[in-house]
Amino acid sequence: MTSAPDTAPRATTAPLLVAAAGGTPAHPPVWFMRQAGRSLPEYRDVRRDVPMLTACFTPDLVCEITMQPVRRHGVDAAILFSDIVVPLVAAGIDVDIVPGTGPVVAAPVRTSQAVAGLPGLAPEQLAPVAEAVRLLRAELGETPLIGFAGAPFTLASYLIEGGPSRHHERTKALMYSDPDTWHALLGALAGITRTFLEVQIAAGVSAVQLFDSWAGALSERDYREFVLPHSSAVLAAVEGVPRIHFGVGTGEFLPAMREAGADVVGVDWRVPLDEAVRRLTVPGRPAPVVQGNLDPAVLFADFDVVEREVRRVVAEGRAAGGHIVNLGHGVLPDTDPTLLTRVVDLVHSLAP
Ligand SMILES: Cc1c2[nH]c(c1CCC(=O)O)Cc1[nH]c(c(CCC(=O)O)c1C)Cc1[nH]c(c(CCC(=O)O)c1C)Cc1[nH]c(c(C)c1CCC(=O)O)C2
Repeated sequence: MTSAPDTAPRATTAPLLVAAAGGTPAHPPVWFMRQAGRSLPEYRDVRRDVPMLTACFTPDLVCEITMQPVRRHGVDAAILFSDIVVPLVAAGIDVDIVPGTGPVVAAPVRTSQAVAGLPGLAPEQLAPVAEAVRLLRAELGETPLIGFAGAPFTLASYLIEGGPSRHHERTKALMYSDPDTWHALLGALAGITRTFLEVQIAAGVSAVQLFDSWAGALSERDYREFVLPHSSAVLAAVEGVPRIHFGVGTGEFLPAMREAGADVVGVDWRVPLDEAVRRLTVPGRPAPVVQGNLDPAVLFADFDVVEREVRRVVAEGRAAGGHIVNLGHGVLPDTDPTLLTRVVDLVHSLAP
């Protein structure tokens, strides 16, 4: 038997949740995108004989891998170990994650017929994900658990291109030449994404992050016309937990990402946080809450550089209504994990 969903009030003194709500936490909260992964030897150990997607559908393994960076670094949040393609796989779409490459789609989706043939996703198909979240709630105590999903645009790019893409040219070609098929595809992906997030929320995650990693390939005008309505539909369906919305290279349209329904806007390293706050400020609305934005490559420099950059990011974040310290994108696989622990300790020693 599975236990009832955790509907008790979340630990509102957790620094991450206080900052997400625009309050002042005891210390600046910090976690890292891709904190569970190849930078950790204990991760490489448990993944040695287990393919990525098998791991994502094995609740005990998901729980163990999600806990590894919490134990090691003392970060202020866990992020569910999973992948943006997990709901596609659960729905029955043939996608694999190829080591060193990323998601690869067996039959790319490029026509209205292919879009019409996409399966839907029922919550029961995500039972192992829900079970992993319940295991984690029991392990984590007061530490928040961040659930996540890929946003419709980023998922569409993988489905249309068939794999990772530098220029997203087939994606944009479909978007420009066949807007009806485009909107049908993004609508279908928004439905799948909603279900993925709803299952995680019902099982007890404390916050969610919508990753629109590749939206920065678009202009603001195209983002607003072709993407924002679908990401809004996803974020509007999220109830009861804070919503973080993140993209890479989206500095030109941060306000649009906030308008999509974000409580916290993720910022990459290209825009200083005080400038991001300036762009996001709307008269008459609460000051924006931001997440970010240490350049992941800075962790390859000498520690005095790392320390200077961490202090700068925390100082620039003070312009915001709240600040969750993070990298500007995921931890790079060759990062020395002992540096991540030192960054956590340094952030915790600073005033919020
Ligand atoms: C674009 C994207 C993907 N997946 C994800 C995104 C959005 C975030 C981002 O922009 O980085 C999201 C994701 N993927 C993974 C997480 C786990 C949680 C975390 O620690 O952040 C999260 C949040 C695990 C993973 N997802 C993947 C790994 C590596 C798999 C391995 O260990 O072999 C991990 C830990 C695989 C994956 N999956 C994807 C890529 C590009 C890759 C890397 C391919 C490679 O370099 O081998 C697609």
